[in-house]
Amino acid sequence: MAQCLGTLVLVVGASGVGKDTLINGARTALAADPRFAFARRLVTRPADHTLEDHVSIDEAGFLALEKAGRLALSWQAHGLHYGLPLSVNTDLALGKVVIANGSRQTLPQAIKAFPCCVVMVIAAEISLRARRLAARGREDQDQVAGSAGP
Ligand SMILES: Nc1ncnc2c1ncn2[C@@H]1O[C@H](COP(=O)(O)OP(=O)(O)O)[C@@H](O)[C@H]1O
Ligand SMILES: O=P(O)(O)OC[C@H]1O[C@H](OP(=O)(O)OP(=O)(O)O)[C@H](O)[C@@H]1O
Repeated sequence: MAQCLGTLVLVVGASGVGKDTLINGARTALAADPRFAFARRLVTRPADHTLEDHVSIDEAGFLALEKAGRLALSWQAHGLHYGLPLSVNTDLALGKVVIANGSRQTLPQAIKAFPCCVVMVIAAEISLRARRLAARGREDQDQVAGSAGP
């Protein structure tokens, strides 16, 4: 369990609701405020800095870091691995508010690991999300259709 004086804000919601857009806006607005830190996730997906400034890593590398205890939190979704870096623990120990894009499916593990966690749920109407996902163009049509649920 992480020792935290700060607060971990996990931004969650269905694909296309605008999590990354909101996080990116907050990062820009709070860039000069040292009380806030934005977690840079490790994801086994090619980098696309226009959407999310994550660390792109291959599966073998990710699994090695996970096995070595070098991730603050990790989970799987969409056939990908996601992780939060250990710097999250440091920032929380320093009393910062740390903002990260999280997973609804793995909230129980996140809350167990970070009792200082608060969850921000973002929602948007299904047809709006479908239009946004199509415009984003990262997923193919089948993946967009698979994201049509809640
Ligand atoms: N409030 C908004 N109005 C219009 N388009 C938006 C809005 N929020 C996000 N988008 C667009 O919708 C797409 C999905 O947003 P994104 O932030 O990547 O969602 P998520 O991270 O929740 O999957 C992106 O192309 C983004 O530019
Ligand atoms: O358990 P769920 O709430 O369904 O979330 C599953 C995953 O989907 C999102 O990833 P990602 O940012 O890659 O996808 P998105 O931008 O399409 O939401 C989110 O950050 C989780 O990693």
